[in-house]
Amino acid sequence: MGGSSGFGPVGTKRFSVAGGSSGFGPLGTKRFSVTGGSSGFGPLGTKRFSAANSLVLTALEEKCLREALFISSEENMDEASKRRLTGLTAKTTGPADKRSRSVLSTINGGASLDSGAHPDAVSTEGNLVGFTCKEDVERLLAEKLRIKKNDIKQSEYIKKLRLCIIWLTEQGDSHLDELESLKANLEVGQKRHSELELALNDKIFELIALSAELMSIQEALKKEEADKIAANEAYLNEKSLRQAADSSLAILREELENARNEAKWLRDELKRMKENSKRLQEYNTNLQQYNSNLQVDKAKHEETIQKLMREKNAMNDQDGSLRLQVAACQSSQREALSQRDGLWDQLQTATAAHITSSAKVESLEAKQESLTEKLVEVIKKAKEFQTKCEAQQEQIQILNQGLLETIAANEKLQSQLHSSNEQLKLEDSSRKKAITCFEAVERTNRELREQLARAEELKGNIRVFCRVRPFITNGNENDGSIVSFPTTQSYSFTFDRVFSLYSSQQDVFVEISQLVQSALDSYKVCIFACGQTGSGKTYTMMGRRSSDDEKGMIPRSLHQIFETTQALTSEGWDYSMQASMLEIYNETNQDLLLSGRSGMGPEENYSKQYNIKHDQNGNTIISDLMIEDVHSQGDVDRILRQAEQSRSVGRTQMNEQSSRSHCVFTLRIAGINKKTEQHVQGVLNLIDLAGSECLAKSGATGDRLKETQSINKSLSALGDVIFSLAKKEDHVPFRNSKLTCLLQPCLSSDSKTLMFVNVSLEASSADQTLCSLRFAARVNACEIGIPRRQTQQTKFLDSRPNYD
Ligand SMILES: Nc1ncnc2c1ncn2[C@@H]1O[C@H](COP(=O)(O)OP(=O)(O)OP(=O)(O)O)[C@@H](O)[C@H]1O
Repeated sequence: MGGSSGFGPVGTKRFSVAGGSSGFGPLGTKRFSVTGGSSGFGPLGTKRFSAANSLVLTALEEKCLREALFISSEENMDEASKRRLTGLTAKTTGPADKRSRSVLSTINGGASLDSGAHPDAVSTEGNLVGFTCKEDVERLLAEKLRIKKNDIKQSEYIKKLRLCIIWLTEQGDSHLDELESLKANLEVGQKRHSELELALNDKIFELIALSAELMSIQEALKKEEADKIAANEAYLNEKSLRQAADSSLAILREELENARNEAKWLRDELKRMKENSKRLQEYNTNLQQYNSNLQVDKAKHEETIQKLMREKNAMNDQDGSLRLQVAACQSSQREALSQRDGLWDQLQTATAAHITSSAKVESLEAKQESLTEKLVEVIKKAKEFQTKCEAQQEQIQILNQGLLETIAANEKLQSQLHSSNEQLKLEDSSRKKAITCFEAVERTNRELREQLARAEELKGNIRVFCRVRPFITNGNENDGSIVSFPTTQSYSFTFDRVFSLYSSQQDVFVEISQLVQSALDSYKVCIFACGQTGSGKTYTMMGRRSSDDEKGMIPRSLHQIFETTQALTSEGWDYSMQASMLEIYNETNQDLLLSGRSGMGPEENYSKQYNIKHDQNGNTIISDLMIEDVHSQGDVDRILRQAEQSRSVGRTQMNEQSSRSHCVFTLRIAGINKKTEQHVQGVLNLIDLAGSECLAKSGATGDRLKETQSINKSLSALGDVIFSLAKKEDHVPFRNSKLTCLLQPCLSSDSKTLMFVNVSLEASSADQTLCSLRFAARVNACEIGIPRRQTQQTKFLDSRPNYD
């Protein structure tokens, strides 16, 4: 098929083969698009080539047309064709494809090239070579020159020209396609351009922001530079000041040096002067010596003169020579005197000069001192300044360090704070949980306390405490919680409290102190001790007065009451107390306070009745019984001592000093609160009962037997009353004994009663101990009522009960 030269048939296939190395390759979008680049924005050279190529094609096309028309006009060109050619040649504007198509249409006798019929027709004519490049067309045009008129080759040439025109038309079409693709590329390019413009705008804004930032940085830089300059200036100022200080220091040093030199010179001068003066003084001394010698000589001479005068008389002829000698002596004396005067003047002058130089030296020394002081001051200041500078620098460093540390600490604190907050949250939640838990526990506690209080109330108003007297048997120590008996049987008893033989008086008192306190809260309180003789009743109630630790319940209770009443004074309470001490001996009442009085014997006591009565308020009134106002612990001690001395005691088999009577100590308490207008009235009965005894074992006879019987009777009467109260019987046999009669208000429902049952561990006392424990257990099981407070809110008139 067609190569790079000749005219082959016009076809797509052929063009594609012919394309490639030459500038007029096959016209396909593909080839151009590859060259132009996929983006439509190919290299500028390519675009230029496309445009130039298009222009070349247009010029060639025109030339071909001209050639074709020229040949046709020579042969058979009609007028109309000529006109069209003229119009075509005159026209330089308008699309080339349209122009070529109209010309081609004319050449082909009006048939349009677009119809597609001519390529086939041309190809069937044969021997035609296709156009592949510009050179082919040029060659064709050059061929014309060699063709002569009416040559047979002319028609062939025209055909070639036609083919050329077709090729050129196709070229034009491809150029149009290229143009369109270029337009599309241009649009894409414009779009891209606008995008780029937007991006550019963004960049510009960024740039503006950056420039603003740059400006602020520059300003900061300027400020920093200004600061730096100011710091530099300050530094320079400081430097110049320092230099000035240094130079003034140097000047002062120089001045000091000069002053020192001057002072040295003056000192030397002074020394020299002093030496001179010394020499002059020596000289003066010598002169004086000489003078005195002269005086002596003078005296001698005068003596001699006189001698000579005397001799003159004797020797008249030697008179002239002697006169001469005298005159010579006198002249030498005068000379010596004048010499002495001159030396004296010299001495005066030297002394004056010495004084002047001394003053000068002193002033110079003072100046030197002041200069030295100034110098020292300047040096000191310079040092201070330097120290200050160093300190400031150190401080700056420390501050910087501190700042860094603070920042680090701050960060640490922040993290700690964070963790603390977390911890706090956790703790808060656990605290809430704990509070809830605690509230629940509190609730339970309160309920339990209420239950306990209810149970206590239900239990009644009598308590029983058991106390075991210490005793060591067969080397085996038993704390008393188990009472052993020489029997095979064992017994079990339950009491509100059991005190072992190791319990101290204080241990026991701790348990009853609340009860004692109740007397101040308007309760009637009764504490009594019962049990076998020698089991420790008196020890428990009275104790041993000789030892503070062994004081019993009565002194301890009274001590507490006095302390409390004094403490309550600040709350407006005013208490008055009265004490009485009654002894029931052989069913007879005795006033222990009366019998203890001086001049009062037991017969006085027996003459009195001491009838026991109770008023409507439950107050006990005992006729003739002494009631003493007590204001202090001292009053109470005195009363107790007195009662102790008056009490009826005797010796029993169990106890060397057995109390053979019941001793009732009563303290009546009346209190008023002036602030709240409240008044209270309480009674505290502290009773040491006589010891029970087994008649069979006691071996008592006579009065002692009567005593024992009386004691046992009254104790059994006490038991009867308690059991009767417990059974809530209509009749309670209070009147069966003096003791129960006395204790009636305390054993009734509105009082608080505590019974100590004292027991001993001795085997010989086993029966009695068992008896006491059984009695106490029965009492412990009794309910005799619920205590009530005796308070009133009415106006207080007289809080003291009427005991008359
Ligand atoms: N807990 C105790 N600690 C030390 N000594 C005690 C104790 N109890 C009693 N005693 C001593 O035992 C002896 C008898 O005690 P106390 O006189 O108190 O017995 P009592 O029960 O009062 O006898 P009575 O009924 O015969 O008067 C006394 O010497 C007492 O000091």
